[in-house]
Amino acid sequence: MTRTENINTALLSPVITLPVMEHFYTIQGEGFYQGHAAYFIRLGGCDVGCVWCDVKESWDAAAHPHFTIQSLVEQVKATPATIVVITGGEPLMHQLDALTDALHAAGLQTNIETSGSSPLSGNWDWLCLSPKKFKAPLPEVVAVANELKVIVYHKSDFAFGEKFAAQVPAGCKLYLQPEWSKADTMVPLIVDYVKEHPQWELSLQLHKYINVP
Ligand SMILES: C[S@@+](CC[C@H](N)C(=O)[O-])C[C@H]1O[C@@H](n2cnc3c(N)ncnc32)[C@H](O)[C@@H]1O
Ligand SMILES: Nc1nc2[nH]cc(C(=O)O)c2c(=O)[nH]1
Ligand code: SF4
Ligand SMILES: [Mg+2]
Repeated sequence: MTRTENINTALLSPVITLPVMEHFYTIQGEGFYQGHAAYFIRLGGCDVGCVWCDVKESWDAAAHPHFTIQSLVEQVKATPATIVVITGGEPLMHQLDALTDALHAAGLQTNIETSGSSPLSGNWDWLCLSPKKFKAPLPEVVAVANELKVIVYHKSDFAFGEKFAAQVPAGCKLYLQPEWSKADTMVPLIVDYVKEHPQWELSLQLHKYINVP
């Protein structure tokens, strides 16, 4: 190959990087995959602004270092993980096609945690939609949800959840998860609600009870 061909190839395939706040191998604490080993990649940047967000340090994308997709895949491959969870921040603020292609090429399962409020990108084996009042999910994301996880901060959140339960695909799993600081008062309401509406399940943030990341 000539020197010119080398330069052109480099120009045509720019190295893609993403801002990463943290990445860690742990137990999925929430929802359908609760209890399963999973490698989490937390991307920086969120424009939703949930008042009760438990990871506000993620919001400013510029505060987090960029990692190449190749280096992220290598970090995952250094563990026995088979499931990778892309979270944030709001991961769909980034174009994620190249990331999920690279994870799939490495034989890994791609899961995402998203508010659905930015355009859909990436190819997902499992999409967990957690809709927010602060910035509504887009119909294109609601349409492909495998799991709907509604955070219950106030009793009005049951009706908010039902609005999206009517829009997700048939077979989508339905979870009610107490907002962490309100768990003592919201868990009894969720238990009563689930008993009356057994299509819903309770999701607790298991990792916070057992003190793992
Ligand atoms: C930090 S968010 C990141 C992914 C995406 N921005 C989203 O909100 O789905 C990950 C999950 O944690 C949930 N979550 C955030 N703060 C919480 C809190 N204080 N109590 C319970 N769940 C919370 C979100 O609803 C979401 O399901
Ligand atoms: N163990 C564990 N499970 C999780 N499930 C969703 C999380 C998230 O922040 O997206 C999360 C997290 O931060 N830790
Ligand atoms: S959308 Fe997710 S990351 Fe963004 S503020 Fe809400 S809970 Fe936090
Ligand atoms: Mg979390």
